[in-house]
Amino acid sequence: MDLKSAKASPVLTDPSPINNSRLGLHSSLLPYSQSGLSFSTSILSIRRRKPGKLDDVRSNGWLDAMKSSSPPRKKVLKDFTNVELSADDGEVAYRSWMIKYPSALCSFQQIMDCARNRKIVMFLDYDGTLSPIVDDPDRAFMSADMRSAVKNVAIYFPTAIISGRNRDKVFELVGLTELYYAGSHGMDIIFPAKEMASMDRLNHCKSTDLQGKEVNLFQPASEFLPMISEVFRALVETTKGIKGAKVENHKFCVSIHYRNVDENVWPVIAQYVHDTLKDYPQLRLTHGRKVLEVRPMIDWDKGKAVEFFLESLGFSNNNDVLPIYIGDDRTDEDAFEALRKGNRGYGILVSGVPKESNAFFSLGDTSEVKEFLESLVRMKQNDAKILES
Ligand SMILES: O=P(O)(O)OC[C@H]1O[C@H](O[C@H]2O[C@H](CO)[C@@H](O)[C@H](O)[C@H]2O)[C@H](O)[C@@H](O)[C@@H]1O
Repeated sequence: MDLKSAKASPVLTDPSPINNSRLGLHSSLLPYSQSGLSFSTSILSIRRRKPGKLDDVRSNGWLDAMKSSSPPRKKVLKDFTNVELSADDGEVAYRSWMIKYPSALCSFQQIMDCARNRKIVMFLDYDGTLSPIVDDPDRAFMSADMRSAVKNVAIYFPTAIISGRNRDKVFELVGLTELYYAGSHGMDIIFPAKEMASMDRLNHCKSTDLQGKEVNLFQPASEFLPMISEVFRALVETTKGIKGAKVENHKFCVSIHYRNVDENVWPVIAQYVHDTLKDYPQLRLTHGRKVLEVRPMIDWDKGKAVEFFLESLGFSNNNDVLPIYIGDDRTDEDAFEALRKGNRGYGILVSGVPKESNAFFSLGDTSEVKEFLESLVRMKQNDAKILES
């Protein structure tokens, strides 16, 4: 595995940054133009203001991205071909899409053939992968069956959850101590100190987990903590008059949900976020499923988190490992891409509608994810029985 880019993460280098000294970042490590900009300490008071020109979010593509995020299954499939399709045409389009992204269930044997003599490492996203998408993010619970499937998978394979959510929140929702966890799209990683194969990281710090075990925390965006809290408060304030809007603080990123906001008001919510970001040039916006996500402009994402876990588990440059990542969202594409590069492993996209992806395989919904995980466990149990007999 090429961890050069991971090693050149914001926190690992730069003894003498110029413009980003408060962040400890060298400007070359920031993927977007940062020159002349510094941490916006002056924005201490939270301003409530009218949104700027709504044309901003129309012309920068945000609105289109918002409209195309999370399309319901088997509705008119406009985004896929740019032609309005009927539901039947939609089925045809879905089936032809599945030729490119075959079902991981139907391709199970093929995946297992590839895993022969290799150790599978499982990576799982949370929302839309382990729990179905629901209107209220606080009620996105996983089923008891899914929890048991994940728990069983973790008995046989190292398993990590990589979520956009706050790490504590995703741990609370999953509730399994057998797993590794990363929150804030991989910017908040907790790893048992005893198991850490590689300590070659400047920016991990020691801590203890809720069970009192010694852990290492890897938080490449730690310097952004005050800025993210400030932006969270600003966005709560500016969007508080918008019915259905919800802002979540995930520690190193902020989510602004518009799933329950009237579609006519989406330009307003987008413009508020756009206006706020103008004051914070070190932050960037990404799109999720009916959610706008504000995060630090650092070279770190779910793909980097996957590489971090593999290295920490002692599996870097190891051809005997087959990482599999299951996710449903645009932010999971970074992880799919990391695995696709150099044929490291397989990305599996959870989607009921055709979507372009860096994944190799697909699963239709969370129940198929459960089935896939159960199949992995069954396969291991059968192998064990054969060895015993
Ligand atoms: O990386 P993930 O674990 O998939 O987290 C991504 C976002 O998931 C949550 O929002 C999404 O799921 C909600 C519950 O089903 C749904 O209401 C929302 O519309 C989805 O975007 C979470 O609330 C976000 O903060 C995460 O970034």
